Amino acid sequence: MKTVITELNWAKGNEILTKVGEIIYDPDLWKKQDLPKVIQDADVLIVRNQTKVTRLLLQSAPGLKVIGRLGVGLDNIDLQAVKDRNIALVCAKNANSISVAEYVFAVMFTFARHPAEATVSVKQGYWDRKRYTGAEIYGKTLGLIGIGEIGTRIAIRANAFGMNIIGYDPFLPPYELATSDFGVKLASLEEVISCSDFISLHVPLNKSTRYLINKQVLKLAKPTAIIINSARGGVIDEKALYEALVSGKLAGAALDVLEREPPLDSSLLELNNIILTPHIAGLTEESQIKTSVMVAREVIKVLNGEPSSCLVNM
Ligand SMILES: NC(=O)c1ccc[n+]([C@@H]2O[C@H](COP(=O)([O-])OP(=O)(O)OC[C@H]3O[C@@H](n4cnc5c(N)ncnc54)[C@H](O)[C@@H]3O)[C@@H](O)[C@H]2O)c1
Ligand SMILES: O=C(O)CC[C@@H](O)C(=O)O
Repeated sequence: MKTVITELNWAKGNEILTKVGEIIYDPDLWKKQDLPKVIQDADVLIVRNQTKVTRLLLQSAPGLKVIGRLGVGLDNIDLQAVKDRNIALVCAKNANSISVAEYVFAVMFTFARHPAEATVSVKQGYWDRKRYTGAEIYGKTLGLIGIGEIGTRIAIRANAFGMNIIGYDPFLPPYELATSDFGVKLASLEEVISCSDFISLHVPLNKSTRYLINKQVLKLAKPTAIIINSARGGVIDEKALYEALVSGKLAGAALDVLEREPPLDSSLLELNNIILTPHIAGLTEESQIKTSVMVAREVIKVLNGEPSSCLVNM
């Protein structure tokens, strides 16, 4: 069995795969021209979010049986092409959800208390306690757009902080929510945007969510609201977001994901009321060990004809 891993992976997963066959591991392969050549005799292809798994790329791997996704977002994979070829697709369901949830709290607290900015001012010789008077997140309203694996984990933690939680997710199976179990009051997109102090996005990027947060939607937000996007860049219209942040229609934004990564010359880079991180919300040592082991084990299960709970239904 030959496995090709085209992006960064943690050693534990690679060790498991090495025991059952040959592995080619090159964290930069996703951007190399010889990618199609390297995968031509592969049985398994393991990717993260940078490898573009197109129909054309799949044509260069006629014997491909399984694709493993070291994460959960599938927007870099042509799902129809995978289905047409009858290739199995497994993802690391849940493995980074806690990390993303904790990232959301990290940025909420940063906006509420400004610890990094205050540190800079103390290092510069200031002791400006009045300027760094913060705000509590207790009693504030958190609006979740998408209440899946990540959204529910955020809700559980937000409850512990005494936040009010509202959420929009039109695709939840009715039995599942009981969102009251997680303290989430379901509402329309418009209600969630207009009532929230913090708005956090947790939807996949697809046709229904591209530019879900656009100029019209942003108009509804409180001028004091903070928007957090750790889902995918294309879910927010960045031009509309820039205008809202510059004109004071929105107080701030934290973006872990952008339409173009890295953003290079984006006007968002000029703003002070923004936190920008390089797609690291789900990237912790714990989540990545879990991810690499989960994908390796599940790929092997699929190859052995055993059932896998990480198989993507297509
Ligand atoms: N920044 C990171 O490091 C990072 C890490 C993990 C996941 N993600 C992104 O977060 C997304 C969500 O992850 P998850 O594990 O919670 O996925 P999930 O599938 O468990 O949950 C997604 C939820 O979004 C809902 N949804 C789908 N379309 C919607 C719409 N139009 N409006 C409102 N809700 C909608 C679904 O019903 C589902 O409940 C992933 O698809 C991925 O793109 C980013
Ligand atoms: O592939 C990555 O490293 C990012 C992971 C994250 O965006 C996901 O969709 O799980």
